Amino acid sequence: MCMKGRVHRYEGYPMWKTTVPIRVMRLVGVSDVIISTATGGLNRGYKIGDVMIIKDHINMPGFSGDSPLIGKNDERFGPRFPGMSNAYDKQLRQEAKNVVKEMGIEESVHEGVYVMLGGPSYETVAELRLLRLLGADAVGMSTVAEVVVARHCGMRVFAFSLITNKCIMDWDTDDEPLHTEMLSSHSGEPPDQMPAV
Ligand SMILES: O=P(O)(O)O[C@@H]1C[C@H](O)[C@@H](CO)O1
Ligand SMILES: Nc1nc2[nH]cnc2c(=O)[nH]1
Repeated sequence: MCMKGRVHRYEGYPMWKTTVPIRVMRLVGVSDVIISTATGGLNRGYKIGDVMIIKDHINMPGFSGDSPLIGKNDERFGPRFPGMSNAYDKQLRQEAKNVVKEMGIEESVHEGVYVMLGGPSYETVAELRLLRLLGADAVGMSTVAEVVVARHCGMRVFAFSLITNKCIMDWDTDDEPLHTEMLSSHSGEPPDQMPAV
C-alpha cells in the first residue's frame, strides 16, 4: 500500500487525523511501514540531496502535549502508554545500511536524529541552533506522529529523509529557506540513492 504525499498538522488537521492512513494500513494487515520526508539539514556534514536514515526523533509538539494518541485509548490498536525507545527498527536500519555499503554510496547516506516542528513557518536561526544543541541532525514538519501511531499498533518502522536544504544557522546572511527551493532541490534526475531506497 503506497501513499502519494500526506496531510500535515499545519494544514489544520488535528494530529490524530494526519495518522489515519497508518491505522488503515494496520487494519489491512501491513506490519512494516516505510516513511519518507523532506527535511532541512542541521548537521553541517549533510549536503542538499543527501539521505538521512532516521534512527530516532525529537517530538517537539509532544513537548507541548500535542499527540495523535490524545483522548480515550483504542485498545484494539495498542496500549495506553506505548514505548518509543525502539521506534526506528534496528534490523531494518541495518539492512538499509548494508545496501548503501554494497552500492558504495555511504558518502551521501547518513544516519541521524529527526526533529519535528509544527510549521508551516521555517525556523529562526536561534531555533535551529537550539535544535542542533539538542542533538537533532535534520528538521521537518511531519513523520513523528505517524511513527508514534505505527509503534502504538505494533508496526515496524523504517524512515528516511531527503535533505532538501541546508538550515541557515548564522545571522550574517540574507538567505531565506524557500519552499520552491525545497521542491526544486530534486526536480531533476532521481538521486543516486534511489536504487537503494
Ligand atoms: O511532508 P514532509 O514533511 O516531507 O514535507 C516537508 C515539510 C513541509 O511540508 C515541507 C516544507 O518544505 O516539506
Ligand atoms: N521544519 C522544516 N521542515 C523542512 N522541510 C524541508 N526543509 C525544512 C526545514 O528547513 N525546516
